[in-house]
Amino acid sequence: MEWEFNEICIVGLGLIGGSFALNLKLKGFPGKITAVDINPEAVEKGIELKIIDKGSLKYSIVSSADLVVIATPVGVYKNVIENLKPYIKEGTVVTDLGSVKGKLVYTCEELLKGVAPFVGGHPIAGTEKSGVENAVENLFVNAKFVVTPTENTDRDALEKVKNLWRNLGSEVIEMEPFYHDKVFAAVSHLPHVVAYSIVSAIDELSEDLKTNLFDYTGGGFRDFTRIAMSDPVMWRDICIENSENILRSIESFKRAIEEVERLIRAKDKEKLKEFFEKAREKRSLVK
Ligand SMILES: NC(=O)c1ccc[n+]([C@@H]2O[C@H](COP(=O)([O-])OP(=O)(O)OC[C@H]3O[C@@H](n4cnc5c(N)ncnc54)[C@H](O)[C@@H]3O)[C@@H](O)[C@H]2O)c1
Ligand SMILES: O=C(O)C(=O)C[C@]1(C(=O)O)C=C[C@@H](O)C=C1
Repeated sequence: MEWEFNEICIVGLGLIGGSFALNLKLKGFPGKITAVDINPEAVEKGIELKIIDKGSLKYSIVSSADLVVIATPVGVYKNVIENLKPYIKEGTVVTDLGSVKGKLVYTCEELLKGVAPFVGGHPIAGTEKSGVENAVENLFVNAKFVVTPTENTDRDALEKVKNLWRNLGSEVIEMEPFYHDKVFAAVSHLPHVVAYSIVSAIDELSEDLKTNLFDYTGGGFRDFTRIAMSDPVMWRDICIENSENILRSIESFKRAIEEVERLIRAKDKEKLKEFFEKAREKRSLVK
């Protein structure tokens, strides 16, 4: 296994940044792992859990890194890059782990122009938890890692980032940044918005019935809404950054639920069964 970086600095040591650091160590990354976070507890925990070698509340810690990995919520990227920029040394590659790419990738490239090459990245793995204390061993093994190169991307930097993720056991795939946002608005962002909305609807129904309906939930509710426990700041930022695609996905979801509504109202047994059969078949094909 070849490691092309000597010191990796993670900006935002939460669940994903922490899991990235933890799994670098598990895979035998021989270099140094550092982190910067605005939350002192994240830095302290990272050191205590031996997930990072050194941490700081100051962005100047990136000055000795040859790979900088942004793992904050996507809404603070611009601010983060402005803060990091004065400390990035020549030859350093900057990448990220955020759930939205599209325009954000071009913004990062622009902000880092003449300073460092930027490679957009997105691990398709996570949990509903937050914070470095919830970092997960082997989280990225056999998971997809999407890189989103543009016409400006430095090919050498891209290959190094791809190789790093292969070392973590991920299946690396390339996607155009705007296409990425359409895809994940459908398969990731829509399910989260719907899960939060289901909980909200049951809460409203609880008030109507003057009963805490959540006392009666079973496996169906739990399976469907685990992701409604995800971090609200992360999901607010994703919804704002990828709003157009998410709104398009919501429109499609509304058409589907209106169809079910229409079939139930019409007591159309045959069509209702067909609707469920078609969805069941699609879902059962997902590995
Ligand atoms: N949670 C998932 O399942 C998942 C999966 C793939 C990608 N992502 C992406 O990874 C990123 C991080 O998500 P997470 O789940 O690890 O969130 P998290 O809340 O666990 O961690 C985010 C960390 O960033 C820190 N932070 C916030 N603003 C900062 C700033 N200005 N400077 C430095 N640190 C700052 C926070 O203090 C926190 O420690 C997000 O962009 C998210 O979209 C998340
Ligand atoms: O398993 C979960 O809890 C997740 O939500 C992970 C998940 C997803 O599959 O939607 C969430 C956001 C990411 O950008 C990538 C992965």
